Amino acid sequence: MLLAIDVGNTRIKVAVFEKDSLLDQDAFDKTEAVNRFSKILEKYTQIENAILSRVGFLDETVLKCLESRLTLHVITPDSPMPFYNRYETPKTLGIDRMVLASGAVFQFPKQNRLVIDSGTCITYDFIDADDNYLGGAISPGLRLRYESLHNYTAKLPLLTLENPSGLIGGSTKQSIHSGVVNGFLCEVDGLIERYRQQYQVLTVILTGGDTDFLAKSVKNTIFANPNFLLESLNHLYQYTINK
Ligand SMILES: Nc1ncnc2c1ncn2[C@@H]1O[C@H](COP(=O)(O)OP(=O)(O)OP(=O)(O)O)[C@@H](O)[C@H]1O
Ligand SMILES: CC(C)(CO)[C@@H](O)C(=O)NCCC(=O)O
Ligand SMILES: [K+]
Repeated sequence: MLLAIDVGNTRIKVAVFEKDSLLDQDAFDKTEAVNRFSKILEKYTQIENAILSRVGFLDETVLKCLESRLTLHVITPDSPMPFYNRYETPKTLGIDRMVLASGAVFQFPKQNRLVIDSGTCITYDFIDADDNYLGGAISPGLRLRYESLHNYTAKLPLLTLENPSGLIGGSTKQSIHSGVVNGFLCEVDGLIERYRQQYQVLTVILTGGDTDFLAKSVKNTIFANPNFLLESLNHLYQYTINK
């Protein structure tokens, strides 16, 4: 039994796996980490190993708590990956992006793949049919767009995600929703379209905290799976650590 841990920029997401089956999952704020990890480990006493991918900060006490109870495998830029890394600055590539790319290689072998992770940031990661990881794009996520409009202007209120009533925002609130949400959807649809122009046969995988919202609204056909990163960690563990 394996505990997969994704320390994101905002939240921590975890899943318990028995071979290929996801038995349980949880998502929580970093301040709750020690508490929530203890609960999971009490419930699943058979967990002996954990695999961890970290982009956000994680307190030493949390790491110590995990290490005292199980064998912790932390993914690093030097961990073996199932693709050729052609990024020009491999040392600065986000670990989460590497894990997503490896998941795409394991779950969708030998095809052009674009992984879109819509979380704090939206990341785009492209792996070609010969398993070359070429890079992609980084842009602000939905919540970040709402927050930056509020934080960097004098008059704009902080709103939470809501479907715009239409294209033409007829009030301050509707203008913000239209700009953030319609802009986000046009970005995702537009970028997928541009990748398809370069690579006619393309598999698009969608994941991250905003998966469900996005999957309902994008025009392009995609595989939507909010747990793709956690499942990719499970595959990485099976293929590279527990060989
Ligand atoms: N409980 C929640 N807390 C925060 N964001 C949430 C929550 N539920 C859904 N979301 C949405 O998820 C997005 C954040 O995604 P996610 O939780 O994957 O981010 P994250 O923890 O920072 O991970 P990453 O760093 O991998 O993007 C936000 O844009 C927000 O709209
Ligand atoms: C882009 C984020 C913040 C997304 O979580 C993360 O992947 C990261 O910190 N990346 C480093 C920069 C890069 O990937 O080139
Ligand atoms: K992300």
